[in-house]
Parts: sequence; C-alpha cells; structure tokens
Amino acid sequence: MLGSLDEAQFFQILIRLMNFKRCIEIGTFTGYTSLTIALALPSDGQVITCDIDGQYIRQDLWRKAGVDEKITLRLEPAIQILEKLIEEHGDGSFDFIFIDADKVNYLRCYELSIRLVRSNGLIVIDNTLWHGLVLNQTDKSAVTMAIRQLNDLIRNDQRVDISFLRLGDGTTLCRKK
Ligand SMILES: C[S@@+](CC[C@H](N)C(=O)[O-])C[C@H]1O[C@@H](n2cnc3c(N)ncnc32)[C@H](O)[C@@H]1O
Repeated sequence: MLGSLDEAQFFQILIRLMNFKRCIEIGTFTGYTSLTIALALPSDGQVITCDIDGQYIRQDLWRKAGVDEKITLRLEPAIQILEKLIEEHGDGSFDFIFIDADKVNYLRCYELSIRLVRSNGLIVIDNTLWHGLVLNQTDKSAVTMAIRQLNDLIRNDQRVDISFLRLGDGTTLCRKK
C-alpha cells in the first residue's frame, strides 16, 4: 500500500526539524515515501530504501525531482539488508528508520533498527493499527499477531520513548534514548 500524504508531510517536517541526514526505509513499493524523505534531506543527506520487488518503483520520478543521488535502492529482503547495514556502518549510524514492509518480520526489523539508529534518533513503524484489527482479540492471523506483539513490546520498551499517532493506519514513533 502506498504511504499516505499526511504521513509523508509529517516525516518531512521531522527530518527538517531534527536535521536528519541518514535515513532508511524498509519497504519501497513505488518509492513515494523515499522521494518525500529525499526532498526534505540536505544535499549531503542519504536515504537507503529496500524492497524485495522492484517492479513498481518509480526511479524516473526520483530523477525528475532531482533527488536520485540522495536515494540508494537495495533490492534485498528487509532483515538481510538491516543486518548488512549493521556490518557496513555499525550500531548507532542512522538518524531515522521507517519500517513499512512485511508485517510478520516487524519485530525483527524493530530489534535491528534499535541497533542501527543513534541515540535521539527515530524509528517510525507504519500500520500499527492494522485497520483496527490489533484490538480484535479473535483475530489470530499471523500479520495481526505480529503487529500486536510488536505494539505490546514497544509499550513497555525502556530503550525508547514512544508516541502513537492515529495517522494513516496507525503510526508509532520511537525515539531511542
Ligand atoms: C506498504 S508497501 C511500502 C510503501 C512505502 N513505504 C510507501 O510509503 O510508499 C510494502 C512493501 O514492502 C515490500 N516487502 C514485502 N516483504 C518484504 C521484505 N521481506 N523485505 C523488503 N521488502 C518487502 C513489498 O514488496 C512492498 O513494496
């Protein structure tokens, strides 16, 4: 699903306010949110975006907007890329991570992101409401259970400060302490 306009605008404000430069997006789809992130970054900023499926990605729009040099596309699975980024750049090397790929891997993505993001950096998780299904205890589907499990963990996670927003399909902000 395409990221929402209100969410993308909110990210742009955060990136500019916080002077973020090093960003990661997990789940590219069309590249809409990576484009909006890149537009908000300074000239020496970078966003690494990853997906397992490149067929919908509109790199032509990144070029048209003049921000293609700020975006690095990696066509690899989320967990693999996050592990590689820890090897390549080390712990605490990114300012902002947006988690928005396959929900069953959310927990693992979050744990790897906790390592990758610096102190006072931000992890943002999309779809944490999952259309309200996380509140329906009779829903035991793998995706709903995975998002519910992550929400429960984050609520008590002393490594972060959190803010849950009813933005899009539920957006959870986690500031690493
Ligand atoms: C909700 S869409 C991403 C939307 C995008 N972040 C945006 O804001 O426009 C989810 C994307 O995650 C990708 N995806 C699914 N499983 C993945 C995995 N294991 N690793 C990386 N990407 C994955 C899908 O191919 C899909 O393009």
